[in-house]
Amino acid sequence: MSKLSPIRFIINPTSGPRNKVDVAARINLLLDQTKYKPDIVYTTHAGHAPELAREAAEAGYEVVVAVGGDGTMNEVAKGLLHSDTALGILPRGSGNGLARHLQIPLQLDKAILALNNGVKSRIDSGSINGHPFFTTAGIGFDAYISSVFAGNKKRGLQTYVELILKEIRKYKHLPVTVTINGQSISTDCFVMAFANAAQYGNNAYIAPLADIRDGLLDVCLIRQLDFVKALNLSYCMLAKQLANADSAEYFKTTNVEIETEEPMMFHADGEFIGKAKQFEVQTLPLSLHVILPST
Ligand SMILES: Nc1ncnc2c1ncn2[C@@H]1O[C@H](COP(=O)(O)OP(=O)(O)OP(=O)(O)O)[C@@H](O)[C@H]1O
Repeated sequence: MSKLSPIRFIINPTSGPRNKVDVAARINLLLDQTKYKPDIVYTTHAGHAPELAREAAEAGYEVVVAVGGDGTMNEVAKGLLHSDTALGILPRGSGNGLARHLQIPLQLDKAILALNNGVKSRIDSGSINGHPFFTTAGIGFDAYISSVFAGNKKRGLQTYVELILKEIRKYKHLPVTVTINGQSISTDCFVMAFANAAQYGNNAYIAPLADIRDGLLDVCLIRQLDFVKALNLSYCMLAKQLANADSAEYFKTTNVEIETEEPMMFHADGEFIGKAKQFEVQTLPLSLHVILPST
């Protein structure tokens, strides 16, 4: 008999749709247990998942599966960075940016079945002031929204869109100095997004050309925003198109340095981190193993 591969599922019990299904029961029913030996654990608090993931990587688990949204995926992946253990994803969030980019099924049963014939691959990650990210990080308005969203009891796409529409008129761009590809630019900054994956989640493409294995970050700089530009940007993000140069500028790079006069908010994978006046953003090529559905 061939040796079973140890696989750990880390479930964030606070994420996912309100009509809770018993995820552990679905895993026990659908996972190929002639291939995998599963172990299912639950987080008890924010910041618990990296510990559970690191512990599994150190114990030689083949795969650790994040069960939750992009916040949970970020925490699990953080614990697996630079190890040989691969990240699997059962998407249970409202945005699911990484799962969508990697074409992992969004439906729970299909995502579990996809693990059975999954193939191992590697992807890049990014880091913003030492905080790892796997989909996008950013400074400015997107980080501000992540901070407001974090304090909001209601989750989901509708709440997110309502928040953006409410806050967008109030938020003001700030002056920054950006060093990118050997060039220094002094500019206003409404949003500067650093994309490892192409989308924020919900198929909102902030960087349609981003390739998660090219060793590069796709940077999208939106200097200022008015009503017309906001319309153009929203359309382009949903249509997976680059916005016109008046609205946004795009760069591919390995690293970016930013200095600001006033502290600016920043996020990693949609999780608000804090404020800073200096930022160092870089890519870590092929630093994470992942399990992808076989095609
Ligand atoms: N047991 C727990 N109790 C409270 N918070 C937790 C727990 N486990 C994880 N978290 C935190 O929950 C946060 C949100 O998780 P996640 O993004 O996966 O779910 P979500 O908010 O439902 O999804 P989305 O962001 O797509 O709406 C993460 O920042 C994580 O640190």
